Amino acid sequence: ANICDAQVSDAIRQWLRMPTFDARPWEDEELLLLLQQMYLDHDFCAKFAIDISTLRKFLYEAYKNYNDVPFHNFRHCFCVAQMLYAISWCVDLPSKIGDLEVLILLTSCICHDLDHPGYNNIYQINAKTELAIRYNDISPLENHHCSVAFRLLENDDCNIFKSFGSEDFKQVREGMIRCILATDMARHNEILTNFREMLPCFNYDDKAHVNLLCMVLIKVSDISNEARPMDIAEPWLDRLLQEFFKQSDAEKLEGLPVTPFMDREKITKPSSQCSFIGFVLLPLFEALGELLTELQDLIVQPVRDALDYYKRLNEVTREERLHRKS
Ligand SMILES: COc1ccc(NC(=O)[C@H](C)Nc2nc3c(cnn3-c3ccccc3C)c(=O)[nH]2)cc1
Ligand SMILES: [Zn+2]
Repeated sequence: ANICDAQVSDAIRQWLRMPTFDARPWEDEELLLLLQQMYLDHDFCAKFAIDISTLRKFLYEAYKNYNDVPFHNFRHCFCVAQMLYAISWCVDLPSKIGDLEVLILLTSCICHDLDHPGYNNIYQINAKTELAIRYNDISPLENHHCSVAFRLLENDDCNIFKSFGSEDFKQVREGMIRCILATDMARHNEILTNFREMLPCFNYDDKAHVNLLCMVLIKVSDISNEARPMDIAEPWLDRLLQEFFKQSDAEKLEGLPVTPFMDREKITKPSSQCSFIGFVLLPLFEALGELLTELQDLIVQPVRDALDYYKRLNEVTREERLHRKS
C-alpha cells in the first residue's frame, strides 16, 4: 500500500500501544506508517506545526540511514520507538513531562542507532576506527548516531523542527543529544545511580530530574526486548548474539582483545541472559517502576518472568551438561 494513503485501523492503533506488539509481520513501509501514527496519536503535527509530508520524508531518511546488520537495524529502532510509545500511553507521559519532552524522546528513539555498523564502542576504540579517532573514544557510536540525525535535519525537506523558534530548537537539540548519548551502556551504572538518588524526592518541576527521567526512559526502551513475549524477544537475542559473534570473530582475526560476554566459546544464552536481566535490566526497570507505578504490570513484571524463565532454562541445561559428563 502507498504509505501516503493507507490509514492505520483502530485495532492496529490499540495494539501499537502495547509491549506485546509484534513488528515481524509488517513490511518496512508499514512500520514507517506506524511511526508516523505515533506522532499523529500524540497530535504532535498540530501542536508543533509539523508538516505531514516533512514527517514522512524525515522517517524515510532515518529508515535509509540504518544498516542491514543483524540487530542494530531499522526494526530495532522501530521496537525502541514503539516501546517508548507504549510507555507514554500507559502513564500519560505528556501530562507528566509535557509534549515537547515526549516529542524529543520519540524522535531520539527513532534516531538513537542511526548508521550503526554492527561493531560496538569497545571494537571502535580497540581497532582505532575512524569514529574512535573522530570522537576521541568518547561514546564514538552514540556521538555518530546523533550527528547523523542532525545532518538529516539540516535538509529543510525532512526537518520536522523547521517551524521551531531558535530557543525551542535549542531545547530539542540539547534533549536529543542528552537522550541519544545516554544509550551508551558504558554509562549504565552512572545513570541508574543518579536516577535512584533522585527517586525519593523526584520533582517533575525540576528540569534536572526530568532530564534524568528521559535518559532512563530511552535506556529502558532501548534494551526492553525481554519485556516482550518470549516468541518476540528470543529472535532479538539471537540477532544480538549473531552481531556480537561477528564482532568477536573480527577481533580474533585482527588480533584485538575479545570482549568476554561476546565469545561464542564462553557464553550460553540462558546464563548470559540470567546475568544481564538480573544485574542490568531488572534493576533499571524496577527503578523506573518505582516512579511510574503503572509500568509494574506493563513491563516490570514481564522482565521478572523472563528472568525466572532463563533461570529455569539455566538449571535444565546445567543438569543436562552434568548428566552428559557423568
Ligand atoms: C553494562 O554494559 C553491558 C552490559 C550487558 C551487555 N550485554 C549482555 O550482557 C548480553 C549480551 N545480553 C543482552 N544484551 C542486550 C539485550 C538487549 N539489549 N542488549 C544490548 C544490546 C547492545 C548493546 C548493549 C546491550 C545491553 C539483552 O536482552 N541481552 C552489554 C553491555
Ligand atoms: Zn539501540
